[in-house]
Amino acid sequence: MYNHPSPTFLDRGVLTCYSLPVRSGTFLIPVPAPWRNMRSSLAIPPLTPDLIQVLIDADSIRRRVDDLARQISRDYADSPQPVILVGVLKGSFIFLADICRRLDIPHVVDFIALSSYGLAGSEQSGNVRMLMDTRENMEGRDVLIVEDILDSGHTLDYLIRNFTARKPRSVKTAVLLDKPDRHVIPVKVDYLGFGIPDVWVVGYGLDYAEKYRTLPYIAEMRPVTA
Ligand SMILES: O=P(O)(O)OC[C@H]1O[C@H](OP(=O)(O)OP(=O)(O)O)[C@H](O)[C@@H]1O
Ligand code: HPA
Repeated sequence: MYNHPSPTFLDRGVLTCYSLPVRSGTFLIPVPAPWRNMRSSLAIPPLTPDLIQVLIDADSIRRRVDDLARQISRDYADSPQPVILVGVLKGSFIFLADICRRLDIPHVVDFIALSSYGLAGSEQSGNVRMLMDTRENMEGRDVLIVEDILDSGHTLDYLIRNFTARKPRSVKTAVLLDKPDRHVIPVKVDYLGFGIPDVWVVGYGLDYAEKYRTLPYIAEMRPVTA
């Protein structure tokens, strides 16, 4: 079983420290000056006029990611080799980073980058093209695709077919958000965070024209008028 140490911030009056549990006790590591204002930089960014409402707050995301990590750890407990987690760039980078740090099974992290031809506004065309492939050899391995959102289904359908051809032991999917009203192709989701309505969402990795990816919550965007 993997036991990751969990450092926490301690405020010692004049000195802010990082507390790192170790076998023989606890290390206190002083935090350099620019990080002392950590608390204010962790403040929740306010909604901008582009954003209508927070759909899923940071705490609910954290709790759901905890649940999914527990489920995944249980299901892959007997995996003969470390599970390959494949993050689909760019949108999944925060979900992947959070979920992999909560797993207590051996795993490795890999990435793939795709693009879609003929993108018109927010519509996926179905012509998925690979921009950057994974590095791990998937033959005989358990592969878990980690995606931020399932919309039309074209991306996951492409990935499942592409990875299955590499003769893995298994291919499964972990998806943070699903928009069931938008499906064009049926895709099996093995681990789902939240179902959401057909609205454009941003935050926690998801963007609109590269904006808002690093918001700690999922927010609904105001529809963009031309
Ligand atoms: O189910 P689908 O209709 O295929 O849509 C889902 C995909 O679309 C988004 O990626 P996008 O192409 O916007 O790239 P990004 O992750 O870099 O933002 C999202 O991150 C999924 O990968
Ligand atoms: N937000 C960001 N990226 C997306 C979405 C969304 O609502 N749907 C498909 N890709």
